[in-house]
Amino acid sequence: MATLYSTTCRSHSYSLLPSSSYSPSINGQNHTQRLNFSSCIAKRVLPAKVSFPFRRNSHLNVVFMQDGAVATPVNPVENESPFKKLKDGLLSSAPSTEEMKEAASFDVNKDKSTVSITVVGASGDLAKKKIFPALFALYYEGCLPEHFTIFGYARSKMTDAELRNMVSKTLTCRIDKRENCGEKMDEFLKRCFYHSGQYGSRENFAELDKKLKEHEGGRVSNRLFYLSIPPNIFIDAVKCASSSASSGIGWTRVIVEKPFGRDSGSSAALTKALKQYLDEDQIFRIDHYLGKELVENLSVLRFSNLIFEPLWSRQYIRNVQLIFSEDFGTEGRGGYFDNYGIIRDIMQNHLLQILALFAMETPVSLDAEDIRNEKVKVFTINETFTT
Ligand SMILES: NC(=O)C1=CN([C@@H]2O[C@H](COP(=O)(O)OP(=O)(O)OC[C@H]3O[C@@H](n4cnc5c(N)ncnc54)[C@H](OP(=O)(O)O)[C@@H]3O)[C@@H](O)[C@H]2O)C=CC1
Ligand SMILES: O=C1O[C@H](COP(=O)(O)O)[C@@H](O)[C@H](O)[C@H]1O
Repeated sequence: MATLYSTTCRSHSYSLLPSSSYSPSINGQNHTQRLNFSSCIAKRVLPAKVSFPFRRNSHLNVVFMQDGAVATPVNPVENESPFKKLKDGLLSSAPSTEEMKEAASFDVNKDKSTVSITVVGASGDLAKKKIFPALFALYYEGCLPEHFTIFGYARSKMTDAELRNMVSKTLTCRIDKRENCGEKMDEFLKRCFYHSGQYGSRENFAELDKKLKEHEGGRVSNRLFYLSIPPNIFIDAVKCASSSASSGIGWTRVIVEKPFGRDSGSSAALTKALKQYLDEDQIFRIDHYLGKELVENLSVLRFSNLIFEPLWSRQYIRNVQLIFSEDFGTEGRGGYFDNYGIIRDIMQNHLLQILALFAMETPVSLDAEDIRNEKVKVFTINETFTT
C-alpha cells in the first residue's frame, strides 16, 4: 500500500496549514470522541506472553495485505539497533530548506521534467478549503518542481480566470510571517488552469490530456490526479484518467481521498477496482492527520527524545486517552454523520493512525512499508477497543 507519510517536505499535507480546528459538535454542542486504550502500547507495555498473530510467510517474511497484495519484506538490520537507525533517521530528517527543495524536485533531471497536478472535483469543498491552499503552501516553500502545472477538473463550467478567482479566496499566508505573499499568490495562480468535463468521459479526459501536453512542452511529464470527488465516482474517473490522460513518459499517480469504503469488504472491493487500472504503488490513500505537525512530531518525541523514550512503556504509563474534540457544530455534516457515522469519519482512520504511531514498536526504518508493518502489529494484537 502506498501511504502518504511526510517526513521530508513538511507542508505537503493540507493539514499542515494551521487548521481552522474543524471539529464536529453534534447538535451544535462541543463534540468529543474519546478512545481509551490501555492494552496496546508497544513492546514493553505488552504482557511478555503476547505473540503477534501476524500473517507471515515463513520463507519470505512478507505481510499479506487485505486484498492479497504482498508488502515488501522487512530485512533484519545487523549490528545496528532499529532504535539507533530510526533515531538517526528522525534527527537527520529534519530538513533544511535546501533539502526540502531537493526532496521535492520529483526528478533528478528537473530541467527536463514537469509535474502536472489535476485536482479532480476542483469545484468542491475539499479542493477549495484544503487542496489548493496546501498546493500553494508547497509552492511557497519551494517544494514544487520548477516546471509544474495545476489543473482543476470538474463538471461545472468555469474559465481559468473563474477558477483562479475561486481559489484565490481561500489561499492564505497564515503559516509564519510570509514575505512577498501576494506576489507568490499571483505567480501560483498563473500556474492554475481549469478544464470542464464529465468524470466518466474518456473524450473529456483526452481533451485534458491535450491541454496538459501543451503545458508540459515535450518534457518528461509526471502526472498526479487528486480525486477530490465522492467515492462512487472514483472508479469512473480513474478508468478515464488512466486510459486517456496518463503520462506516456513519466509516472502517473492517484491520490484517493477517504472514505475508502465503509467496511473491510467494500474497501477491498474499491482497491480491487482501482487495481484494474493502476498498480498499487500508483495509489496514495491520504490520511491528512499524518501530515499534522503534532502527529509527525510524535515519532520524534518517542524515538529521539532521551527523556521520553525509556519511559514510553507500561511500567510508567497506566492509561492513554485519545480525545478528539471540535469546537463547532456538525455544520452541514449531519446527513453524512447519520449515514456514515463519526466512527468511520475520524476514528477508524485519524485516531487509529495516531494510536498506532503512539503504541507501535520501533520500525526498522522510516520507510512507509516498515512503519506500516509496525502499525499493523498494534492492531493485530489489540483485543479490545472501548469508546
Ligand atoms: N470536504 C472535506 O472537508 C473532506 C472531504 N473528504 C472527501 O473528499 C472528497 C471530496 O469532498 P468534497 O469536496 O467535500 O465533496 P463535494 O461534494 O464538494 O464534491 C466535489 C465535487 O464533485 C462533484 N460531485 C459532487 N457530487 C457528485 C455526484 N453525485 N456525481 C458527480 N459529481 C459530483 C462536484 O463537482 P461538479 O458538479 O463541478 O462536477 C463537486 O464540486 C469526498 O470523497 C469526501 O468524502 C475527505 C475529508 C474531508
Ligand atoms: O477528515 C476529517 O477530519 C476533520 C478534522 O480534521 P482537521 O484537520 O480539519 O482538524 C473532521 O472534522 C471531519 O469530519 C473529517 O471528515
